[in-house]
Amino acid sequence: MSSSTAWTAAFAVIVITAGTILWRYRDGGNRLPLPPGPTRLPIIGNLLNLPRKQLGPALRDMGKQYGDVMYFDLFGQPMIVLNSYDAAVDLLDTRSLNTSDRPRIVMAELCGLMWQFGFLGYTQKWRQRRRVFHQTFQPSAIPKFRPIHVRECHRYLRKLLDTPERFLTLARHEFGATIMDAVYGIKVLDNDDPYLKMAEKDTEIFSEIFMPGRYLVELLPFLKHVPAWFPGAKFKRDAALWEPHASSVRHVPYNATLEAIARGDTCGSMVASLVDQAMQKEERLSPSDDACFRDAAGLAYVTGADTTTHSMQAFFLAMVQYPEAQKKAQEELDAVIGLDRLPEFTDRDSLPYVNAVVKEVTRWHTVVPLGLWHRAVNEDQWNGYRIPAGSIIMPNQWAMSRDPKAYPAPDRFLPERFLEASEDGTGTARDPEKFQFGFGRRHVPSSVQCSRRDLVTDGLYHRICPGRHFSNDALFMTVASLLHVFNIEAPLGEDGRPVPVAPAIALDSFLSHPEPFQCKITPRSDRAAALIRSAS
Ligand code: HEM
Repeated sequence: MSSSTAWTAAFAVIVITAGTILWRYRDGGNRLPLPPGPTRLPIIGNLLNLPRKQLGPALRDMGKQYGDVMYFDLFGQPMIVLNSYDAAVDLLDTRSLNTSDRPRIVMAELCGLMWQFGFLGYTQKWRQRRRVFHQTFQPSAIPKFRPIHVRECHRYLRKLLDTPERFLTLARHEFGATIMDAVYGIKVLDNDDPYLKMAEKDTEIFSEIFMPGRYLVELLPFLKHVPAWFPGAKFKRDAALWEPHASSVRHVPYNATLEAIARGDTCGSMVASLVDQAMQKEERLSPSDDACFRDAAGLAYVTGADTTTHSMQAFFLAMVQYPEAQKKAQEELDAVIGLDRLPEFTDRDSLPYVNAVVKEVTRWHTVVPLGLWHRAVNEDQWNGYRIPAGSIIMPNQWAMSRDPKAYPAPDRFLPERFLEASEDGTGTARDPEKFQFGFGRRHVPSSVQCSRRDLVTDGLYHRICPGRHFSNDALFMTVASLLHVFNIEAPLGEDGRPVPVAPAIALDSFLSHPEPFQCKITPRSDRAAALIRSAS
């Protein structure tokens, strides 16, 4: 490249940047005020005000000055941060028809990941995929996957007996194996499974490109056209590296399932059921159905395996740090289930404390601290403030989990908060499912006649995580089974005394998790060990 070409390219970038910003500032108008936020600088707006580290806590702290709904301007791109549950419900649930769009993720386009419907805007294409996904993972459909949860959980217990130090890797394998079987009917290998390896790579890419503030190209999308050699264009080189991996998880397991179906080997998986329904209806699998099924199935591992694993990692940490909660759960399990068998899904209603442990894990550790961002399609108003069309809306789910009014002593792990009446006498604490799985439930005004079928199947459940019931089943079965047969304790130091375990919590990535830590996992008794070995 000659230096004159580089200068011409640099000049073009500057001119287009200025043009983009001026265009975004057009029509600033004389309307309602914007929500409070830090003072904006010319051109870059609040770019320098946006915290770089520990985003959830830092944005919560800024909210003490500016309020629950804060406005930022990033090169003219409006961004609204929601620090409170009530504001998030108002803007993302009640008005979900307007706010269930997604901001454009340029890196997803560059990496060839736009087949993943989590990135798609509020479009017909998204609706079709969401409906198919919802059909498989809605509450009435997921009991059919319970035998898979139980089998993989028992496999996990057996492996833990032999290699307890691998508790996290094995948990990830358990959830990956469960998803692969439920979605494709594929039984993965214990080690080095090619399907899991492929899916893990895709998950890694998903998390990298969703890292808040990582890529300038998200704020200035025209930069996607600069050549890879251009100074600062590392994003192009990253995208080129990731692109070859982006679609294998969409095609390889799906094609394997089609081949299994052709051999007459059907198994009730998500893909087998969808293909079967399509064949019954139209006697063939149309190209549009085929594409839709590939997309919906391909996203399950990417969105479901690491999220659930991070919750489990938090569970292990909580058990080490709060042995009294572990003891209470074990007493309940002993009384309800006894020592001759492992927990089953039918025990769930008789295990209120274990259920409260699962809820508290979900609250205590926020897996997706800043949610998956939404976008307002049209201009709206909120409490006398203007929400500009096109605003990115970021729910600070971490801040909601630490709201001391909803959760007194929020940093403590206290399952009791879901069993006892709250201080204001309004019942137990707020169910963390209401925010930790995102937003986008539709609140239908009572004047609108709408059947339950419309609500549930017609894509009207907007963006909220459609895998939450499945994940809940996985967590319940694993938590109940682990506590029934194992003790989870702090590791012992050389002096034979327990070593305090207090890992940092990674909060600067799209998915949050405790940094790696060790714990001592031992069977509660010889009888418990025998029970694990005998589990089929
Ligand atoms: C602890 C476990 C999990 C957590 C904390 C979690 C959290 C979330 C969050 C916060 C969102 C964004 C919702 C929004 O836009 O506001 C989301 C979306 C999504 N989740 Fe989950 N999730 C979990 C498990 C799962 C599982 C097991 C699956 C699949 C079986 C799944 C599938 C999805 C999909 C497909 C989306 C995208 C929905 C869309 O854009 O329409 N998730 N999840």
